[in-house]
Amino acid sequence: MGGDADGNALLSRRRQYDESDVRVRPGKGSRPRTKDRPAHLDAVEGMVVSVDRGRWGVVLGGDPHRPIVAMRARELGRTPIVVGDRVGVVGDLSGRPDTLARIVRVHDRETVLRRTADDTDPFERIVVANAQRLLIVVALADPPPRTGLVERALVAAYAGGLSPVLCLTKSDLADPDEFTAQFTDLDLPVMLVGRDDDLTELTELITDSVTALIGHSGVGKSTLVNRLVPDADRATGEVSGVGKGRHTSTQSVALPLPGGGWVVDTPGIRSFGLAHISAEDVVAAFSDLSAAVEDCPRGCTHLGPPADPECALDGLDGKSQRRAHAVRGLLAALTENEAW
Ligand SMILES: Nc1nc2c(ncn2[C@@H]2O[C@H](COP(=O)(O)OP(=O)(O)OP(=O)(O)O)[C@@H](O)[C@H]2O)c(=O)[nH]1
Ligand SMILES: [Zn+2]
Repeated sequence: MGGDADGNALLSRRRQYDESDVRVRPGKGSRPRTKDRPAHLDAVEGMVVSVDRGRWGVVLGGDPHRPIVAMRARELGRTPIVVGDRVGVVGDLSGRPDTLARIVRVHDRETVLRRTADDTDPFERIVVANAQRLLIVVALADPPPRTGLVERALVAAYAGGLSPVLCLTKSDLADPDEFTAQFTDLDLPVMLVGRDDDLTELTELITDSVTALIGHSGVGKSTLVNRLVPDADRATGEVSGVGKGRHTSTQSVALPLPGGGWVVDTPGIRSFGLAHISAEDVVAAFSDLSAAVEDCPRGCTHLGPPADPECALDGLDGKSQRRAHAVRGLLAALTENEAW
């Protein structure tokens, strides 16, 4: 269904589901009322793999071999639709050149990697939806690793429900131990993923899931993506054009892994403001800590004395105590802003 480019069929489908069927309140900025939205029972499920100026690249059924280009149905208003979103699409689903389907539904997100331009920017942006993991790509040298950036990425990952993995490139240039020691108490998986390192372990970890990659320019992220997704450059061109014939290198793009699953490259992220994140969001990522903070007084920010003299995190011991200390270190990053 939907693959029928026949004009009449298309027209009748349009008639049936066109946004003009939706009763809207008159006046500027009017939005359809939820109860008046068409049900779109025939919508086909897909995943957003690219976004470019009002056009979304979607793969039907999550199958990289069934790409289409879609617009956002008017009834969705300005609902953000981002890479990784699971959507319902109707209309021309043939995927033929110059065809355009419509996204009529955006499903609830399981995870969100969010950022703001800086810590005071009230507008949060979702970098990628529904990614299970975040690979934080850091070079061990050239450029030297910066703890602050990793901390900020960790905060964003924990708060958004993604499992972070620290991926270290340029392992031929420096020893990782000193840098990684800072993160021991977080139980953060660390992998050496330099040019000459074996990627089997990483590949096994990420196959069949959706994994976002983030990293500062020059760390070797492209080198890594190209090893994970042979032909990544071509794939990027194919999915990021989304029908407009132009590649914008500043947008996130999902690339299919050969063994199944997706990596989402996130180029052009220059800042990683965390304005929208609370201590509670980060603590929630650790089961031992989130259980403990149930005993905190109301309004506790979990930073410990002097701000929070009765924080329950101070009553922990052993491994949880060390973890609480490490998480508080991350929370301190919330109060600073550093360009990514
Ligand atoms: N010594 C060493 N150099 C590497 C390694 N991986 C990548 N490089 C080099 O580091 C430079 C940057 O690599 P890219 O893969 O282009 O880095 P990137 O992070 O994608 O950077 P942008 O393209 O600027 O976003 C290149 O000159 C690579 O050859 C590595 O494991 N060891
Ligand atoms: Zn507390």
